[in-house]
Amino acid sequence: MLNRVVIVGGGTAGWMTASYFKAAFGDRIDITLVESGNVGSVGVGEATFSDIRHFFEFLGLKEKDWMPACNATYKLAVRFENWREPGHYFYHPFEQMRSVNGFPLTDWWLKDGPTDRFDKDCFVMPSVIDAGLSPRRMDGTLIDQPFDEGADEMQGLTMSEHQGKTQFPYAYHFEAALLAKYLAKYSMERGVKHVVDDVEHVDLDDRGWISGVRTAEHGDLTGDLFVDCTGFRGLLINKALEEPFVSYQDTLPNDSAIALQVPMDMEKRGIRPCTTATAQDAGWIWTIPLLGRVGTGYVYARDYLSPEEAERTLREFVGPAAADVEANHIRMRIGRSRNSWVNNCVAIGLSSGFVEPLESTGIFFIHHAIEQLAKNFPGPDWDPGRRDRYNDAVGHVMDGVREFLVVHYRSAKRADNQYWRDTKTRKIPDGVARRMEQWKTQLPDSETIYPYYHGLPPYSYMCVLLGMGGIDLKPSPALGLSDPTLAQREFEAIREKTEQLTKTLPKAYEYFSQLR
Ligand SMILES: Cc1cc2nc3c(=O)[nH]c(=O)nc-3n(C[C@H](O)[C@H](O)[C@H](O)COP(=O)(O)OP(=O)(O)OC[C@H]3O[C@@H](n4cnc5c(N)ncnc54)[C@H](O)[C@@H]3O)c2cc1C
Ligand SMILES: N[C@H](Cc1c[nH]c2cc(Cl)ccc12)C(=O)O
Repeated sequence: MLNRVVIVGGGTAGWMTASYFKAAFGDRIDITLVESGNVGSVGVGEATFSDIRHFFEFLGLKEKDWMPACNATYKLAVRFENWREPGHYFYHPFEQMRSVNGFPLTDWWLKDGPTDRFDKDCFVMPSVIDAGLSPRRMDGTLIDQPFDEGADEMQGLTMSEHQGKTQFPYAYHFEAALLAKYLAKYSMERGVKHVVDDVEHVDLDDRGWISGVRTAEHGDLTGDLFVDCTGFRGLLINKALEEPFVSYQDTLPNDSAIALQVPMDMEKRGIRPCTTATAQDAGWIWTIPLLGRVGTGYVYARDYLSPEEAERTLREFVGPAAADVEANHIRMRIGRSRNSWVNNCVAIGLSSGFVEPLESTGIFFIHHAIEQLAKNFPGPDWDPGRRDRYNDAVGHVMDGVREFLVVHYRSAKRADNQYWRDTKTRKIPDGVARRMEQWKTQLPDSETIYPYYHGLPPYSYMCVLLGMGGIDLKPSPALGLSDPTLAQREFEAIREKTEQLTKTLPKAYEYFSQLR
C-alpha cells in the first residue's frame, strides 16, 4: 500500500492537506511536510465558503477549539459596494432561496417586489448583517434553520457528501497565518514530520516520476506521493514536471494585489459580519473583519493601474489607521495547471490554480482538492482512471468559479472608465454568452449555470445578476397568470422574521468576545 507522503510547502494548503490526511488515515499514513524558512507563504486568504465547516468537523474540531486561536469571526455574505453605481450595495448571502408555486422568490420580486432591494426582500440575513449582529445567540444556539445542525446525519460529512443538502447560514473569516500555525500543531501532534528547509532540487526517475526532493541541509526526502503546496511558483508540478499552466488572464485581467493588516479596536469599530468588496477604478478592495484587526487589500489589473497608485488608493481608502502598516505587494497567477495530478505529484492550493478572491474561493479549492484526493488516494497500480477523474473534478471546479467571476464583471452596471467599459467587451469563456442570454428571461437554475460541480448554487448567480444591475432581467410570463397571494405572504414572513431577529440577536463583537 502506498502510504508515504511528502508535502512541499507549509502555507494554508500544506497544513490543510497534512491535517486532513492525518484525520482521514491516522497512523496508517506517513507524512513529512517540508517548508522553507526563507520563502514566506502568501500571507492572505482570510475568508471562506460556508462549506469549510465540514473540514473542521472532519478534523473533529468545534468552533470553540479553533476560532479563538485564529481571531476568527463569522462571514454571513459578501457585500458588493459601488459595482452598480457609487453608493449602491447588495449582499450575496449564505441563505437558501425561497420558492413560491415553483418559481424562485426573486422571480416574484422581479414581477412585483415590495422594495427596490431584492436582497432584503428575499433574504433575512442582509438586515442581520446591516445591524452588525451574530447569527448565534449568546448561548450558542443558531437562529432557526430548516435543519437540525446537531442531528447525527449532519455530523462529519465531507463537502462532497453534503452537496446541496442544506445551506448553512455562515462561513468564517480567520487569520491565515494563525490557521496554518493551528493546523501545523494539530498535524505534528498526530505524527506529521516537519522539516524547515529549502527544497533545492526535485529528482525524477526515468519515467519522469518524482523519486525525491533534495533539501539544502536535510538531504533527500523520499516518498510515494508528493504534494506540491509551493504556491504560485508550482515548484514540483510546473517547474520539475513541466505541466503547462492554463491562464485565465484573457477573461479575468486582475493580476495583482496589495494587502494591509490594519490593527483596529473592533469593539469600538463594531463588526459587520461579512466580507466587503468595494469596486474601485481598476478592480476592488476587500475588507475582512477579524478580532483585533481588519484584513484589507486592493485587487487590481496592472494594465490599468501601477502598484504605487494601488497602494496610494488603498491607504487613502483605509485612512490614518494604515499609516504605519507595511504593505504586501503580490503578483497573482490567474488560471490553473492543465492537470493538478501528474504521475506521483498532486498540486494543491495556488500551485494547482487560483482566481481573484472576489468570492473567497481559494481555500474552497484546497478543501475540495484534499477531499477528492483522500477519496481517490492511489493504490499500487496508480490507476490512471482515478487520476483522470480527479483532474476532471478539480479542473471543473476552477473553470466553473472562473465563469462565475466573469459573470460578476459582465453584469456590473459600472462603465465610468476604460477599466469598467472593457469588462463588457472582454473575451468570455465559451458558453457564458448563451447562458447570460437565457438568464435575461429566466433566472439561473441548475440547468442553466455552469454544468459541473463548482460549489456555487443557482441562487448565487441570481444575487449577482440582480445586484450588479447591468443586465435587464424579466420575470417569467407565467407569474402574470398566477395568484400573487402566496408570494406576498412570503415577502411578509421574511419581513416579520427580519424584524424579530434584528430585535433579539446579539452584536457580532459581543458574541465573538465571549468565545475567547
Ligand atoms: C491577494 C490574495 C487574497 C486572497 N484572499 C483569499 C480569501 O479571502 N479566501 C480564500 O479562500 N483564499 C484567498 N486567497 C488564496 C489563499 O491565499 C491561498 O489559497 C492560500 O493561502 C494557500 O496558499 P498556498 O499554501 O497554496 O501557498 P503559499 O501560502 O504561497 O505557501 C507556499 C509554501 O511553499 C513554501 N515553499 C516555496 N518554495 C519552497 C521551496 N523551494 N522549498 C520549501 N518550501 C517552499 C513556502 O515556504 C510556503 O510555506 C487569496 C490569495 C491572494 C493572492
Ligand atoms: N457552497 C456554498 C456556496 C455559497 C452559497 N452562498 C454563498 C455566498 C458566498 Cl458570499 C460565497 C459562497 C456561497 C457555501 O459554501 O455555502
